[in-house]
Amino acid sequence: MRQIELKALAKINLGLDVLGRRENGYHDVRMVMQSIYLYDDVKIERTKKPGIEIKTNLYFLPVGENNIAYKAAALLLEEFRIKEGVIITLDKHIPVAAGMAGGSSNAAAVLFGMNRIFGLGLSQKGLMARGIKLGADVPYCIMRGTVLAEGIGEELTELPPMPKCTVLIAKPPISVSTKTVYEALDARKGLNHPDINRLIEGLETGNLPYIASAMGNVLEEVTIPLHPVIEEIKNEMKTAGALNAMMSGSGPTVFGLFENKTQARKAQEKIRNKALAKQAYVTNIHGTRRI
Ligand SMILES: C[C@](O)(CO)[C@H](O)COP(=O)(O)OP(=O)(O)OC[C@H]1O[C@@H](n2ccc(N)nc2=O)[C@H](O)[C@@H]1O
Ligand SMILES: Nc1ncnc2c1ncn2[C@@H]1O[C@H](COP(=O)(O)OP(=O)(O)OP(=O)(O)O)[C@@H](O)[C@H]1O
Repeated sequence: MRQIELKALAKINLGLDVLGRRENGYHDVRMVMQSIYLYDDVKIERTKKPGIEIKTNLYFLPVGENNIAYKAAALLLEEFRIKEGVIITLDKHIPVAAGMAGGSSNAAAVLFGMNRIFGLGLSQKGLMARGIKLGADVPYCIMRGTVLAEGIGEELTELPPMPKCTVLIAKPPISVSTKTVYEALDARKGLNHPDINRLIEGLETGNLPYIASAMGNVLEEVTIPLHPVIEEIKNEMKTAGALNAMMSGSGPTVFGLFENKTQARKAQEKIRNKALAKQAYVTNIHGTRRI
């Protein structure tokens, strides 16, 4: 096989709780992750010429070793002493630095794809063990679907699938550093922790309104006071009929869950018209785990 084309899916966090901080600065988390049908197209071509070439439609992304897709390719080329090279084309649609694991899912696709085209024989577990070296969200991006993530995000347990619904994504035009958000959380007292067990109960019974009511993200307590537009977007979505709306990951992207697609489209239009977020997309829960 000389080349492979993959869809690198974005994620949302239906629930995100932080339990504590480790010596190395990373945090123990308890999160419910969900893939959505918003993706980057990732093409990997095997070349006789050694080296890694990254091509992307976004001029502002690094194309050298600072691109996480480059790091993923370098890791496998080195470990398996591969003498050939790769050209990786990233056609990006997932908002960048958004809390949607855009980079992590590109890295996951590169690990998965190179394992195939070079016949490395790695299992999913083997790919995930390499993924965690690149970032906390990468193992999940290899697994996909509805998943409980613990540890620093790499201890993964499959959950019953999220019931189908419409998802509205809106990313306000601000950048948030994941590291800064986690660090700022350490200084906070009296945090309002979400009830992740309740969320899991909702998934077990397949009750969408119950799931929506149990959503919660402790990182909102840091990011929203810094960027009140996040709260404004949440309110627009709820007013328009969302079952619930919440920030994903460390932000600033907000997602809303809707039973009614027309309501989601109306909210999208309003959010765009009010210039709260230009990047606003109506999409769905992604039902399969296939990468
Ligand atoms: C916010 C989430 O996206 C939720 O899914 C993840 O927890 C973050 O995952 P990620 O961006 O893949 O994280 P990494 O690239 O590994 O780490 C970025 C930074 O976030 C902080 N970080 C990340 C994960 C974690 N469990 N604890 C942390 O404190 C660390 O300061 C780290 O330097
Ligand atoms: N392939 C890539 N796609 C997107 N960003 C990348 C990529 N490689 C490196 N980056 C850099 O990584 C930073 C974070 O981007 P990314 O979109 O992965 O963040 P994120 O959505 O917050 O991810 P997460 O939810 O995993 O924290 C950006 O500033 C970007 O310059």
